[in-house]
Amino acid sequence: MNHMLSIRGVTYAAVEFGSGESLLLLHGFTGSKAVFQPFREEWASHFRCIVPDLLGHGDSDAPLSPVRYGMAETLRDVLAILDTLEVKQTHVLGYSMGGRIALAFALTYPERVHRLVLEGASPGLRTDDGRTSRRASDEQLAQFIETEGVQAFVERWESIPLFASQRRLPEDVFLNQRAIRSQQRKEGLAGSLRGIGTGQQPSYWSRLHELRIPTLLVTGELDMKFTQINEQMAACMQDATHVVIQDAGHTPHIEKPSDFQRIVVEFLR
Ligand SMILES: C=C(O[C@H]1C=C[C@H](C(=O)CCC(=O)O)[C@@H](C(=O)O)[C@@H]1O)C(=O)O
Repeated sequence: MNHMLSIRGVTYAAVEFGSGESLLLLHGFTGSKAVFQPFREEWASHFRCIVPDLLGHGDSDAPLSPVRYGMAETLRDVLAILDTLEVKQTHVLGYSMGGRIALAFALTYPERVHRLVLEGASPGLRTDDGRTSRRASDEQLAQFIETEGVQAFVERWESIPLFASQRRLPEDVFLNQRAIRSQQRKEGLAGSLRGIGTGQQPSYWSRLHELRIPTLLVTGELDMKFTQINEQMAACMQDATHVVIQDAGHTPHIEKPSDFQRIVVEFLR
């Protein structure tokens, strides 16, 4: 079922499929609801999946004001999406930026989250200096997107070291991800970076100990940066299991989809 949801003055596109316990799926920066399409058949047999396009992505609105993309606004939007679809409590799976949002949502509305899966996520940056520096680099990237366009950005984005392992992907998988990224709007990507980029969101490091929700942290063995971050996260959390998927980089759901799918279903079932 496809939805166009009027949420707090903006429109979110979402797809809903399957039956069972609810599972909210949150894509990453440059993604869309399409990134979870390969798992649809398997997950539909276990869960009622709800997959929104986050603001600035896919078929959802791309507000002019970066503030509207902010973490506080996005968390209220996610809550309103669940209320609109009459979901009282849900599993939440977030990838990368979607994982940052998923973690913040679980900390803000813990009563609404049953289990949490974070893939390649973080609680934000620990220091003001780190956030200031990241906001500056994200602003430069946003300006690059606005002046050079989405295709030039996608070529640049694909080439960052974090995604080096994706060069080994089967061509159809690599080209599908490229297509999803290439379909984004420059104003949406720029607004998302400025509004909810890693440097813009608050740090949740000091609150990780509060979380009592069973949490699965998933990172790829070749993604040393986020594997180290998630090791540190697990050490702060009361009920977190960190699984490192071998021979995968930042995006295990496309690099090792069978391993990823098995680990997620085993954790949520
Ligand atoms: C490059 C860094 O951070 C970015 C990496 C991943 C996040 C993401 O959502 C990318 C998804 C994708 O393209 O597959 C993104 C985010 O959390 O917004 C980060 O900006 C880095 O070195 O930290």
